[in-house]
Amino acid sequence: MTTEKHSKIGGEQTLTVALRVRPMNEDEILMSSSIAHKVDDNMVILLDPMEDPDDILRANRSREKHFMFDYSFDSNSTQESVYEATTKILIGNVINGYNATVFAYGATGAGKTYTMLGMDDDPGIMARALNDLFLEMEKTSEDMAYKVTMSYLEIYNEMIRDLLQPSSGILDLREDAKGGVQVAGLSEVMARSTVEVMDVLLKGNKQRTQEPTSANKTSSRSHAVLQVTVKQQNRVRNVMQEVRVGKLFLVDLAGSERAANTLNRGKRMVEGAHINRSLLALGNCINALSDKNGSKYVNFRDSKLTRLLKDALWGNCKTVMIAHISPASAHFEESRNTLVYADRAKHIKTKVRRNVTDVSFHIAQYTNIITELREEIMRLRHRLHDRTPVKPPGRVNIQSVHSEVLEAKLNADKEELNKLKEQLLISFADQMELRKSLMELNNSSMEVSLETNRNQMIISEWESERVKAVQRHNTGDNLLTDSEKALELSGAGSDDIPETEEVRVARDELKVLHDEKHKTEKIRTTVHKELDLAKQKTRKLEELIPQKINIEDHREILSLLVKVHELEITNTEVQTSCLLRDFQIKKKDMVIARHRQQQHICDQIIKRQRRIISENNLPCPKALEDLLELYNKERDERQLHRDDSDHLNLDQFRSKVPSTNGSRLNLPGETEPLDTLQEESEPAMSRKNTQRNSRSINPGDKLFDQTPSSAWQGDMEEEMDHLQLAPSRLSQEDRNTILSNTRSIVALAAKKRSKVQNNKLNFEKQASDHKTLHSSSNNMKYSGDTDIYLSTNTLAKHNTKFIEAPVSLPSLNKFPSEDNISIGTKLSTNTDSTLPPIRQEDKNAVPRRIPPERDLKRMKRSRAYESSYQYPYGKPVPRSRFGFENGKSDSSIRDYEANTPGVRWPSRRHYRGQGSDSSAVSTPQNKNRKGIPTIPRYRKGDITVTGFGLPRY
Ligand SMILES: Nc1ncnc2c1ncn2[C@@H]1O[C@H](COP(=O)(O)OP(=O)(O)OP(=O)(O)O)[C@@H](O)[C@H]1O
Repeated sequence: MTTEKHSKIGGEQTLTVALRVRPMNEDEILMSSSIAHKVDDNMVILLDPMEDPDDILRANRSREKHFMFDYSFDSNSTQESVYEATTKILIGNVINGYNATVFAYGATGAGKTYTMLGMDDDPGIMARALNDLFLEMEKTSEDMAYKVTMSYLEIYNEMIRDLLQPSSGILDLREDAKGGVQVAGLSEVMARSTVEVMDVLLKGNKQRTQEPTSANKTSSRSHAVLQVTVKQQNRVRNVMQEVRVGKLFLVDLAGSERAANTLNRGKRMVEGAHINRSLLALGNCINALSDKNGSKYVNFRDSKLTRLLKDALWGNCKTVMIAHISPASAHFEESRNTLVYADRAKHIKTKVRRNVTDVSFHIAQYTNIITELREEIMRLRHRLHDRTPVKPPGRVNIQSVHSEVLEAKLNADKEELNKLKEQLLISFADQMELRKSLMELNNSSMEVSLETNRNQMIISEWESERVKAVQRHNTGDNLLTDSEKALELSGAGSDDIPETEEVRVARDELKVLHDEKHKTEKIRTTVHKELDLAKQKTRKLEELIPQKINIEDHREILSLLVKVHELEITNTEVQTSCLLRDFQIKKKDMVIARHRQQQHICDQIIKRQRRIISENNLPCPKALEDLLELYNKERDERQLHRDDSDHLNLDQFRSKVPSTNGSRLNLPGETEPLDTLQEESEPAMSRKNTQRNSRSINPGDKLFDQTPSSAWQGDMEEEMDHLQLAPSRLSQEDRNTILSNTRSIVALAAKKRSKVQNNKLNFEKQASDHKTLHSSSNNMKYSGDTDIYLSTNTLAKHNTKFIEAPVSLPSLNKFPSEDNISIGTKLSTNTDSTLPPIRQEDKNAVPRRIPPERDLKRMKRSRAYESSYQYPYGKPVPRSRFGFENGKSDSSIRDYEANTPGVRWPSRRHYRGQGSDSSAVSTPQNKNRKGIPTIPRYRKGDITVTGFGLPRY
């Protein structure tokens, strides 16, 4: 019966209402029960989940609500069956000039879009209807001429947008003279085939506002209206020509939603409010239209949706409403509302009539008609002649059409992808090129800066030398360094000292570097600007990706491309920062070089001042002496520290900072470029300091001609070399121990020497008193002084012997190496076997490296005395006398002891250094138990140091 009613066209028609119950989704299956069931093709029942079946008071009330519709569908119904039952029948009517509307109604997520649009592999009503439309037209195309146009719009937040031409903006609704509603400015696209129609449809859907909500991941946030207009005309022109215009409206409404349930906020909530308002207006219209008395006022003006659907609900239109519900108990309220509205809509009546226009022609137009008719005859004759078999109108498979459309879409997407990819690659390449140029510019400006520094240093060094030379000229100082002499020779002393070639070149280079710097800056600004533009261009292209590319894989390709580019940028940034670090290191080296240069100058000043003080016998305040001592100490320690850290730190640094160009990083004192740099930045100093190795210090640059510690250090290094022990392998602590021990030795020696001088004076006196002693130098008698402590006299004698002894000491000008310290020790113990160990009290004597002024004077006097002294006891005993050098030792000692009454040779234990205080003396040759060379530990009072002079002031 319903099919009959549905197929009947023309006259008063009631709305055809179908209900579709979608299948439950996974969440609903887990959380809810099914409450909507299709009973038969027309009946649906809805259970109220809230009503308690055990409630006695409501025992007579049924929990079930029955609803009757023209058609009912459930989860087993296919897209095709829904289409065939609800829409297919309308297609013929539309071709014949009737208006028809199919609209999907229901709560959000109930399945409206699924029914209207469907899926790629299972198209919905829209695609199927359009396909059938063309198939139907094909059937009568021999006699009839058709013109199909399409428009597609959406009502989003009460604004009308053209989905086929989104650039048109917001469109207005207008009413024509006959009360018909028109959308002003809506584009109409001609379609000649199903493929074209589908293409237009896909294009429009892409523009439709669809957002994920808590209720539906692909929620349509707008009402979409697809309008297809079919104009039909007989191919054979008559004087009275009939033109039929049928319109098919396919409407996918947005779903009503309960704000409390959807949890939508912000933009989604505003959209929801608009959707609900327009659906409420539709509901009101349905209410009014379904009133049995027909007395209610129907307000179509409440929303744009109702104004658009006015004809569909009330006017000349065959209308089908497909209501959708979810069977889940969680959506009971929404489903019940939909069912109630759908039930009311059944009573809405429309008056359907054919839209025909009769065109009567004037005589003037007959000639044209005749010409057209002749043309038509010719066309038909040609067809007959060619015997071209006319393709029988067959049924085209909607799925193959759809896949054809999809393929076309894929190809179009591929084309876009290639275009965009090419543009992106060009833009990336441009950007990288600019970044590289920028890096090169940075590099060259760093080079310029370093070169500028270097040249400035050459000039400033020369300036300071010039000032010194001028001053010296004025004061008549002749103690000049080579370069200073060169300056002197070249006319120093006057203000117009000619510049050296090096300085001239430096000045010229500075000018060129200055220009270079400005040029580089200018280019850098330009490159920066270009880079900004390139970045903008790339950004715009990246923004185009989601707009132009629809296929996920293609988007992925482009986003990977972008990522690669970003990684390349990061790489260049890392390279730039490495370069910058290199530069900073070089700059710091420059600063260090400058400091060294300054220190060198300070040393020169101090050295000369000392010379002036000593030569003129000027009194030097103690505070100044102390300061000098402190200065020396600091200087020595710094030198030691630098030796160590030069190697350690730079090795560590090299391992941390990667080289930017793959080559070894330039490290000062180690690799060529920084050596060169250092040499360049320290021209005066470095060139002088090229002895032995980079750590050695030229004696000419020393504060004193022979500073004990540094001279000793030189020897120490020699010693180490001899032992094949690299000095750098000593730890800092060991070095400090050696240094402090050496100082103690030096200080102790100074003290003892001064003591010796005093004793000498006493001894002189004694010598004159005891002439007998002078005559028997081989038979030394020590006046029974056999206690274990040294008397003043014996100590004096002992020391005098060593001071003047012509033994093969390493060198008097040389400072003690460990070896000559030990030699000295041996001598002190061996040569004068009668001497007991040095007084214990001496150990506690506080050593003074720099003797006070009065000591200095006394020492001078002593030196004068020493040189005139005639060895009162004869020549000192030769070193080899006791065979210590060749290992004869014990028996010789015993013989000697026996022959020399009262004389006891210090026990071997002492000599070997095993237990007594003197045992602490060891040499680098001595090794500890593990065979590792020990660091000598000297203690105050252990030894008598000989073989070196006091520092000369
Ligand atoms: N008959 C059906 N068979 C299988 N899946 C369906 C069916 N109906 C709906 N669905 C699925 O349910 C989900 C919601 O459907 P759809 O988007 O069509 O709802 P809607 O009513 O259009 O929602 P909204 O109003 O929020 O746009 C989709 O994932 C859809 O694939």
